[in-house]
Amino acid sequence: MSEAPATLHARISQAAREVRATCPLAGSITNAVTVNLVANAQLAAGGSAAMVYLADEALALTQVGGAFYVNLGTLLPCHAQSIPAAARALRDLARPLVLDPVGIGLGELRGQILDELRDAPPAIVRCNASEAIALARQWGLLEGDEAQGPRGVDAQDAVDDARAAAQAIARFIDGAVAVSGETDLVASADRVVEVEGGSPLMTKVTGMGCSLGGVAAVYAAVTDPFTAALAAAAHYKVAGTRAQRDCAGPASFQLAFVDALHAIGPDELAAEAVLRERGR
Ligand SMILES: Nc1ncnc2c1ncn2[C@@H]1O[C@H](COP(=O)(O)OP(=O)(O)O)[C@@H](O)[C@H]1O
Ligand SMILES: Cc1ncsc1CCOP(=O)(O)O
Ligand SMILES: [Mg+2]
Repeated sequence: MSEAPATLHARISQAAREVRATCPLAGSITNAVTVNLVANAQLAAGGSAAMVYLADEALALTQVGGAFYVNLGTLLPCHAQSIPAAARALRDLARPLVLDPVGIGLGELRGQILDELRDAPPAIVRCNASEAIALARQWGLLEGDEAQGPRGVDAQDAVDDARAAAQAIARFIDGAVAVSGETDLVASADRVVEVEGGSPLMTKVTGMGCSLGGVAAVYAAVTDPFTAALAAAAHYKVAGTRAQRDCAGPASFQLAFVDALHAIGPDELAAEAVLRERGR
């Protein structure tokens, strides 16, 4: 990992160049609904993908990958072991974990696993606004009623309303939080940046958020958590803006989107990324 350049755009293009040059592996435990899109997006962005369910396979992947992605979307009994085991192994290896707490609040197992991840925390949390607020409450970082959490997997809150939650989580994990929506917000302990672009059609394709987490893990293998979260968010926004021009609806949007992720080079990504610094 080379030293990060000063400007945000330069950091993004350097991260994209490193991904393209090294094809980093980011292993995943992710949900059954969107696993194929996660892997395809990771490959299109320039990385390498491998998905597992079982604890011993997850542990093996944490050893060989540059980063690891955990998404809580469709939990199975084996995840009660495999996810905390992977998180602890990554903590001990000082290798980045990216977490998508999708479906937080549904049932008991998600809550149990998230309690365990409090002690082996991710470097990046990638989520929508409602998930950020619910996670901050669950980890005791924000006042509020835990029972008033998300309904299902889609956001009911505005990204702006999740800003305090995102910053609280970023400080707690000493990493980055990427909250997605019409405008994305990427927070570190001391910085908040908004990322503009994308398409409303991104809400009509399942797995856009999940696959963004997988791509953030690819970037996290080559750069610091904040730059990785920002590069992935910008890559998605630029690809979404482009894909909208070439599609007839959600199905052809998904195809055009993966093509765009692949086609966008590091310089184009930096040139087309629309970023707004909102505080340090
Ligand atoms: N209304 C929108 N306009 C533009 N981009 C959007 C919009 N809603 C979501 N996106 C983009 O879609 C991707 C997934 O975000 P989101 O739908 O919020 O995640 P999730 O599927 O986890 O709820 C992100 O890249 C985000 O920026
Ligand atoms: C529909 C659904 N149900 C459980 S996980 C999942 C996928 C959610 O994907 P995303 O959060 O990326 O839209
Ligand atoms: Mg989601």
